[in-house]
Amino acid sequence: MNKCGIVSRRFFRVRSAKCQDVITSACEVPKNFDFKEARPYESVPGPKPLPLLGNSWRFIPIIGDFEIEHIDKVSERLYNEYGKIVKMEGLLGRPDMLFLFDPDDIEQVFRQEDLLPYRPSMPSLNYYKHVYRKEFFGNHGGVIAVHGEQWQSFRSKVNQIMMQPRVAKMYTSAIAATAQEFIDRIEKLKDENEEMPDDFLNEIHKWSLESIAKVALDVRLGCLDENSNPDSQRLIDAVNTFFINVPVLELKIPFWKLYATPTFKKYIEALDTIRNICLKFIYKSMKASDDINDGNEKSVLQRVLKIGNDPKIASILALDMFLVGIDTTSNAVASILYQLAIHQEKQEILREEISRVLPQLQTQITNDKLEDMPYLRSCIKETLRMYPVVIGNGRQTTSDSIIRGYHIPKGTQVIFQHYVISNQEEYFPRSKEFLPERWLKTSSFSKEHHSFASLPFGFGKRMCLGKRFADLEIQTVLAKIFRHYTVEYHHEKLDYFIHPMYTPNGPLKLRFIKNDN
Ligand code: HEM
Repeated sequence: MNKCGIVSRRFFRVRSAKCQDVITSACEVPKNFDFKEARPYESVPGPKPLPLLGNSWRFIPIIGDFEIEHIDKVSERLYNEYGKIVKMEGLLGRPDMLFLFDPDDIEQVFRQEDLLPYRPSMPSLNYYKHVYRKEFFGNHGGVIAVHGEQWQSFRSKVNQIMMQPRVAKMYTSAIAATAQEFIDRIEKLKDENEEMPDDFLNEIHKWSLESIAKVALDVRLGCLDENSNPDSQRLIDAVNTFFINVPVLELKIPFWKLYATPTFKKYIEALDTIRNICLKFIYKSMKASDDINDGNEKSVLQRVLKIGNDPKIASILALDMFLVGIDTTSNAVASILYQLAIHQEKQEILREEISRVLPQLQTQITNDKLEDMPYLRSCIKETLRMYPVVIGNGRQTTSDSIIRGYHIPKGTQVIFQHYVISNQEEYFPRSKEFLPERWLKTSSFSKEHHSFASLPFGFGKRMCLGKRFADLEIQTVLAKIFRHYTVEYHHEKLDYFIHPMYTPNGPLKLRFIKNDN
């Protein structure tokens, strides 16, 4: 058996008897596989486009019945109507999308990935980096909305720094200090019923921004203080403006490609502000770190600044971290808090674990202590299985391939339907139940899962660059919260929606009741 395992072999066995005879490697389309044998791309099932309006009309309110905020439901419908491979063509201003609903097929696409995987994402950001502010970014586009050799050159420079567990572990006490500030903030936010205000998610965003700023810029922004400094407030506002406008540009008909719409102007202004403030903070940090002793462990920023002695690289990495490292983490925390609030019996098990590892309220959180909290990690995994904050990921194929017996041409946008897959009985028995135990090696519920059936952080060379920091931030803040509080929810059940992360839809009026000790 080669390193790819047997799942891809199964792919070829089930799809084609002809294939079965010619397997050379589970990772590749067999060399002598005849593309002529494959069914044509045009015959992939999917909703039929109308002349002129294509399939875009389906997203038009009143006449269409596909809602952008409910792509989760749209995806389930497509799967139920057409099966495990679905083509969505005729989307005005956008290429076709090929939806995959089988983890074997997703594994095959990932295993076939070449050195320069291409993730189709954010055309508006691509435009900002490669056209609008080309003179600033030059050859250093960062990693978000950047592809090919430019992506590889940047990722290879920062990969070691960001992905080494040792580097992330250096931040545990700083991240724990920010989590403690968040606890103090929760105390201030409580109303007479000990409930959070309607915009509690916004407060979680502030915690997330504060945490990631420490990693990206070596600063404390003071987002959780009443009086943060003016640059911090401008950065917070710009990040908010970016998040409000990005779904309009990315998910609705892209008029911004024809002219600078008001949304587009606000979006550009926000990106410019984030970029400029990052540079300003970085120059400040450079001055401050002049006297840093070489024997000390260097921070992420200090390590990045050593690359080509170019502060621009650090500011571009910081920009990317702010663009994808805030909403993801904060919505994940919101969703986990909500799930544990509506599953009190699981929260009780978690609290017991945390209280055992952190016997006093003020016991310091260390890496060893986090290691000793497997149920906490299982609660996180289970929430991200049922409600992955990024409901689908994707790749643009870089060569012709055969998927489920269809000839898929090079350049096709393949979208992995993680949300639909990870909520199926076939891959996760009792899939509709919130069962963190399924992830515990020691539990009787525990079972081997298909490794491509739940992939909240992606896979391969382009997998999430901030995973180590996301894990650290989320585990630390949850450990603090459940050590201090029992979290309850006493309102109407919340549905989930895409905004643009997959998150509970409605005021997160959680009640935080102090634990006894
Ligand atoms: C719960 C939190 C998070 C989730 C669920 C998440 C999920 C993801 C996913 C699914 C991808 C695409 C991976 C692929 O294409 O295979 C991704 C990429 C990325 N993430 Fe995260 N992420 C999270 C937090 C963060 C944080 C905190 C940071 C920054 C510190 C970050 C930085 C990035 C970057 C820079 C990429 C692009 C990597 C590349 O294209 O080379 N993420 N993330």
